Amino acid sequence: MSNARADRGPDRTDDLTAEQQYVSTLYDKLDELRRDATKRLTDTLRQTGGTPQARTERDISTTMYTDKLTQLSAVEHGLCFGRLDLDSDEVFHIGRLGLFDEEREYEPLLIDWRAPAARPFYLATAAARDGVWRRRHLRSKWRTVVDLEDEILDLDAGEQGSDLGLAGEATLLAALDARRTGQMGDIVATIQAEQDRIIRAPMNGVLVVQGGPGTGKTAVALHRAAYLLYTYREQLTKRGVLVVGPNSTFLRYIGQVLPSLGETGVLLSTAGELFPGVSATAPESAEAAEIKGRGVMVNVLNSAVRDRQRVPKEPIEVLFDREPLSVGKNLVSNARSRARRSRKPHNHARKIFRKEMISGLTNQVADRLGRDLLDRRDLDDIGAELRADDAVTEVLDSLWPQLTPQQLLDDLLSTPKRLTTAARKHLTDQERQALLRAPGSDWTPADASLLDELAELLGEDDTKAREEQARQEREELAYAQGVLHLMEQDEEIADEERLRVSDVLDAELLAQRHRTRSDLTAAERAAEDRTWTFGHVIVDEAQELSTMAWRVLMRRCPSRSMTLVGDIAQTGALGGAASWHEVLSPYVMDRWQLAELTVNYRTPAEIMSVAADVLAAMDTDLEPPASVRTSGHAPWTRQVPESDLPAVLPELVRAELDAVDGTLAVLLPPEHLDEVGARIAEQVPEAEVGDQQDELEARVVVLTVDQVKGLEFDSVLVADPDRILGESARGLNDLYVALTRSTQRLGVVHTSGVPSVLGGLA
Ligand SMILES: Nc1ncnc2c1ncn2[C@@H]1O[C@H](COP(=O)(O)OP(=O)(O)OP(=O)(O)O)[C@@H](O)[C@H]1O
Repeated sequence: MSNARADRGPDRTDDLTAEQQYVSTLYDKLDELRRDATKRLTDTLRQTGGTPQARTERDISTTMYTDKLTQLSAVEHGLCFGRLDLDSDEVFHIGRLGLFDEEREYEPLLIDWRAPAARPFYLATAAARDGVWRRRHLRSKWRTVVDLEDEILDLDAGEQGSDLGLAGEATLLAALDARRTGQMGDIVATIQAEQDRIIRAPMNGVLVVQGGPGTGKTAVALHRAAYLLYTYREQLTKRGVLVVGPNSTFLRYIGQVLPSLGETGVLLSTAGELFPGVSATAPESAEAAEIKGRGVMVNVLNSAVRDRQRVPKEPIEVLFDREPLSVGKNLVSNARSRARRSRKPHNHARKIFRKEMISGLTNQVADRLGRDLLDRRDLDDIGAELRADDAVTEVLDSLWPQLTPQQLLDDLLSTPKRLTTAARKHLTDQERQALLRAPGSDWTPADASLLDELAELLGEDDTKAREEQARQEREELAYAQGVLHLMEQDEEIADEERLRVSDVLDAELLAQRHRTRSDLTAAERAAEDRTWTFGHVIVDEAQELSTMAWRVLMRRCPSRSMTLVGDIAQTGALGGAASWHEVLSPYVMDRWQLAELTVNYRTPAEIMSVAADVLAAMDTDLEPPASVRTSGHAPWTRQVPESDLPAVLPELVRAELDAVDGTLAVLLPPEHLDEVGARIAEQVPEAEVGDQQDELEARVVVLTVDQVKGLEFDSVLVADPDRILGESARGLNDLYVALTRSTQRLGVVHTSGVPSVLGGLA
């Protein structure tokens, strides 16, 4: 904090010099903190041996100092980006983390952007100054301050900014005009007021953020995660924050934002990745995915589970002690009813079924041997023998098997008879046909929600895992005790050297036993645990999720502390949302808040006016977001016969690359992806096709609309819009998404005239 009024002078160079001096002292402070954290970490790592408790404490310290160092390196760029001058003559510098002067009673040197004191930097206006008379935006390159922008919040000074009420407009536009890199960046320096209100909204309850393309929904969602982790640190570090995105390309695109804000304890995942141990990425038809996402699948799965709890039509004979036992309809039916009445999941209720069956069969054996001759102990022995008998076990397992979600779903989707039995009442013949596939097929994203639902219906049987863990622990303990015992018998036990060796051995083993994986963050533990519940869940492109996927997410967040961001007009999935009310009412009735974002920071006005026609064709009541800027490039069109697309598109891509300084996306209907994509990749060395690990680093990327959700590029080439429109019932939504991905330029390559919905282009 420093004195302000003296800085009010108009000399820009002096101002820059003064700011540079201040910012340099901040970097000195940052370096000092880094040196300190490095030293502490090295000291900790140097220590060895000690008691199990000391080791655990060391693990915790190591994690703490490593996190600290990660956080301190994350804030290197743009450490300080703003300054507030208050009427009280105080000055606050705002930056990516809080820094304090220990020698002056911890006076703040830099205020963390998330702290309450930084709020006016984002919210103060001339009409509501909140004690601020000047807001200054600093632009830096590495550690050098290169520019500054002042806003005098004084009604007499005239209204600042545009009609959209933007803060720090020049700084904002400079950020928006910068060419894209394939990785989303953070926006801490230029968060706008409508975004800030969402980022800092209270954590509890469900907040829906609805906004058109480019309104910063993703950016806001990620900054909200960082804000919540800062404000509710203790609560959220324990339970973690989950951010769900539509596909892995999108997750790679946003992957750097939170680390750049110094936050690493967040699990980023697609809905399909939430079932641990299963990679659910195989493609499937939109129709099959839609059917699997329907709420009625709960009934289908329920029936499929019940179908595995069988009653034999004819008695089954099983030899026990060389005499036949009869496993008849009544016996099984009674046992099944009892087990079902327990309302426990299938694998847990199986124990009840087995108990009832063993008791029934024990009675049969007892009757055969003469019940009067047997006492309680004899009956228990017969029961134990029946339980251990292979033939009996085989019959019982066939009537009520132990099942995993994977087994059951694979069987269900690859056995027409099973699917018909389970789904006859809920799906048509044609729909069932669309679900059938070969046994052992790879899992698709829509399968993941079904597996999760089945895990609930079946219940996990962890008896074996628990027995195994207990056995390991016993072995480790026995080994340690054995080693110590041998040493005690040894004459050399008195030797101090040997004693220390035994100490270390014992400590090692005990430490292993006591290790509760303190080295893992909540996010890492959550990723491995299907039943983990999160402190807060953020869903991006939330309009795309199916009813079944929502059920999974709601199970992961029983507290319903959630932020859901999306745009109903961009819904592409056939089973996606048509309204937020429809999605949320089964879980929270109408107890959710709606916040709207209205300004488009991505798409220039020239392109947005074309996209607005498509939006109007969807629903005349939908308002397009207002673009912050123009690019000066009118969208262009070109007619190319469909059969010539493979030959001509590579040429058009090359021409467009000459015209744009930055990245280019070619958006194709899925049918063209293989052939046209391959030709582009052949002829344009900078191009990558489809959902690759490294496509975002490429200057040109060829994608379908489904794959481009949430992404942005400097130039976009949309090919065969007629096909995109005709492809699904959501064709207009898909075209709207495609058109709004560009930050600068747009080209539309059509095959038989510009579609009427793109009238503005003709
Ligand atoms: N306040 C801001 N300052 C600087 N850049 C911003 C700001 N808000 C948004 N942006 C930028 O605008 C672009 C669009 O933001 P984002 O991707 O979050 O929008 P979106 O609403 O999720 O879009 P869509 O629904 O189309 O995927 C991004 O490049 C983002 O960094």
